[in-house]
Amino acid sequence: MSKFAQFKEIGKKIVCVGRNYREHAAELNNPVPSKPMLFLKPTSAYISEGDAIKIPKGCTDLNHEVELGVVIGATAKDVSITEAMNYVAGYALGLDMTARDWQAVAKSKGHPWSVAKGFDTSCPISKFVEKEKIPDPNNLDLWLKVNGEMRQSGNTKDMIFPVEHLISFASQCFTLEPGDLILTGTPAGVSKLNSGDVIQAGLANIIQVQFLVQ
Ligand SMILES: O=C([O-])CC(=O)C(=O)O
Ligand SMILES: [Mg+2]
Repeated sequence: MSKFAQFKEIGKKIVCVGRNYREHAAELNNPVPSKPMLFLKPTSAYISEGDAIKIPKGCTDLNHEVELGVVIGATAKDVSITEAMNYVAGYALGLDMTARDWQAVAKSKGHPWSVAKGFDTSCPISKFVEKEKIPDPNNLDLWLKVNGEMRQSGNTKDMIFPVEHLISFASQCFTLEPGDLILTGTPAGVSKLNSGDVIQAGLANIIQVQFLVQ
């Protein structure tokens, strides 16, 4: 199983899961999906600590979404739920930055979310976290503060579809390759960001990140 020292070696496709927490689906008045809802971000979306999150030109409602990222370690195609964890190299904290105003327009027109979710700097990511450091990814606190104030505080036990299920399902849609990242969805508490805001986020006390919004 390959290991990844940091995100530049992760650096592969970003498979995102939407509406995987009931309270977050409810806060945006969205229905709860009956199977995982997937979308993709381009690899140009990645940034790491030290890089700023840039509000894309014309966006008036940039939101944070803290998420557990699962880093794939071996090629996975049509894998079962029971074997899914064998394909995990480790984890990362990821922020699914979202231009909520653009996403609302796309939703109303039935258009794809690519631009609202995939702009440059829309995937800030932590350093790689070794698999052994998170023995149970389905029971992990995740939190996010803006300017020191707690905005998101959740636990992955509240995911509608647990990690094994997401890997199995995603592997039926796309061949998962070493270095791919699955962002597993955000808990409730998403909110608007302004230029100058400082985001701090963490996976329990295992890993923490800080990003400036520009
Ligand atoms: O934009 C959304 O709310 C869908 C999503 O990414 C999530 O639930 O994490
Ligand atoms: Mg998300």
